[in-house]
Amino acid sequence: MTLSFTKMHGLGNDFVVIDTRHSHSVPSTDMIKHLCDRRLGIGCDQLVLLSAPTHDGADIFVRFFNPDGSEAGACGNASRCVALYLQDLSAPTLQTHAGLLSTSRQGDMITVNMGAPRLDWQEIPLNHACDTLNLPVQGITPHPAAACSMGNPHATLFHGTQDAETLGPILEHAPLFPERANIGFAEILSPTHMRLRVWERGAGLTPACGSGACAAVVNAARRGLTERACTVDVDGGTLHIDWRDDGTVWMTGPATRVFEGTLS
Ligand SMILES: N[C@@H](CCC[C@H](N)C(=O)O)C(=O)O
Repeated sequence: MTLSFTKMHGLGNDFVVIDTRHSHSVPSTDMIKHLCDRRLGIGCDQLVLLSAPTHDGADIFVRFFNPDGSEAGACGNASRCVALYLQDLSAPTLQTHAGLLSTSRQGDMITVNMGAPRLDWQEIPLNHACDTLNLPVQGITPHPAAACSMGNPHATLFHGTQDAETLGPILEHAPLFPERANIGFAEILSPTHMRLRVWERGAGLTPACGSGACAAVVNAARRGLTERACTVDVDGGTLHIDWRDDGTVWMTGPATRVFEGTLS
């Protein structure tokens, strides 16, 4: 079988995009893991599968896979890349497991409406009822985390970015998160500015996590630490997040096409 792919990135969070709309070759889970491998395959933080939409009003159906083969409901940086990939459409609507996402392009900057965050413990999900602004993770860290879902589960800690590599993998697998979770480590710089590193579920530390930035701003605003519109500096650059009064979260940042290839 041959597979054509496009390598893209959003602030260094990199993707192998495979468009199956005009082919019969859909990679299996083992193949996805292999393609994501940086030594044995192409290498990426997520593999993005495109297919024909099944929903009225959508231009494309997008699925996101982590290097461990698990599927994620949302991926902010990849959503911007897909909006860039569909270059013939100026404002494509993406069908994802997290819902329909509208997008728009201003030069090389792309805005995605990531939808409304889910704040109830069942929707994140957590494994028991608790205050999602003060999660019981004291056995792992003295600092309480806050959680929400952006279509995928996120928890954010607000005590600096230094523990991302050590606490991230432990919290990702904490029993509190039955579907595991992406773990954000934030430092609040001002009411409209934060620094963030994210340990991603199924991928580890990445240079940027778009849904993680959305979740961090939602969690920070709920805690009263920032305003609802906030600039987020990640290792790979800067994202602008706006949790609008209608409840939806809008993310703006760049997307880049790197190269195209064919695998046999
Ligand atoms: N890189 C992403 C998030 C990818 C999915 C995540 N690892 C998960 O399993 O939920 C982003 O930019 O949002």
